[in-house]
Amino acid sequence: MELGVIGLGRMGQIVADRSLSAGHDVVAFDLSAEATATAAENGAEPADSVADLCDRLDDGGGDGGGKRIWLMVPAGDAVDATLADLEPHLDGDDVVVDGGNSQFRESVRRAEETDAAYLDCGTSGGPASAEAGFSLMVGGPAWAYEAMVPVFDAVATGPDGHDRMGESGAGHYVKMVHNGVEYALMQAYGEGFELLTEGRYDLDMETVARTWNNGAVIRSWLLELCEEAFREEGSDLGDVADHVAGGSTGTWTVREALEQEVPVPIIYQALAERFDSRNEGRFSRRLANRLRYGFGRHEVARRSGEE
Ligand SMILES: NC(=O)C1=CN([C@@H]2O[C@H](COP(=O)(O)OP(=O)(O)OC[C@H]3O[C@@H](n4cnc5c(N)ncnc54)[C@H](O)[C@@H]3O)[C@@H](O)[C@H]2O)C=CC1
Ligand SMILES: O=C(CO)[C@H](O)[C@H](O)COP(=O)(O)O
Repeated sequence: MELGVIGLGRMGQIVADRSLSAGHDVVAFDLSAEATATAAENGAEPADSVADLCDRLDDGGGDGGGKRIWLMVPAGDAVDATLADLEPHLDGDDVVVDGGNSQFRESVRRAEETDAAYLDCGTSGGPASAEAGFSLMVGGPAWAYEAMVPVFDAVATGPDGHDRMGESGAGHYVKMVHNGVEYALMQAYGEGFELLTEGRYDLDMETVARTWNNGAVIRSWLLELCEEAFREEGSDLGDVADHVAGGSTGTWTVREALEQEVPVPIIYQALAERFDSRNEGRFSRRLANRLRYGFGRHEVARRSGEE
């Protein structure tokens, strides 16, 4: 098949590389000329604009259908900007895959607005899965999913690494919830290792993680990444800061849970902890400190220099 890949950052380069390795032809474009050049070095045909990419793509997609295009740009405005550039070149037998972390409602809107068949594709595995392949959760028209199966086979771990979740939006919906689960698991491992670190035995965290990863009920890829982190940073995580960035996909998950009236306290708590990691001197804690004086005349701890 011939595939256009737009967005060649950490994830898009892997989409291009794995497609090339499976014998597909790739036409590649990124706003960054350097990223496009890297894809070209790896065997893709470089394009210098979205229009140029469409001109270079075989209209038959190599499978007798229309163009086949994979977007791997940052979620949000970049997706809309790319679609606006693509729109004059698209018609009903073309397929556009959005493999980024787009909000599922945005994907439903885009699917309605574009002339092409639009597949929202949640992608899990991250750059660390370049060699093994990704897990792909796809939403959108069944015929478009079927048309893309050869590329999904290549980009995913294999035929079992992708499936059609349902209608438009379902792919990004499943990926959103996946990320909520990811937050909760990260939090659970974090709390367990914190207790072990602060607790009563002098333990080596890499040893604990490695032992757990070999046969324990809680073994997992995230736990293997914990083991790797302790190996590379040290048992006390060295100078790694207690600041966790990101948060958009977890926020969407919690909002959706509220709308559906489904309790997700653990996912919410993990999200809240992430927000909390960015706050120094939380106001609520300062007020609680002062209120204990108010009702109990307990001593007020003061910030240094503000006695
Ligand atoms: N990094 C990760 O672990 C994962 C990322 N994702 C999602 O995949 C998408 C891409 O992520 P990354 O590759 O990590 O981001 P990245 O920042 O490494 O790469 C994005 C690329 O898109 C290019 N770009 C931006 N706007 C563009 C436009 N209008 N036209 C053409 N190229 C444009 C940038 O120049 C950059 O090379 C995001 O939606 C992200 O949330 C999904 C799963 C895992
Ligand atoms: O999707 C992912 C992993 O599955 C990406 O790593 C994503 O960037 C994480 O987003 P955030 O932590 O900001 O919600």
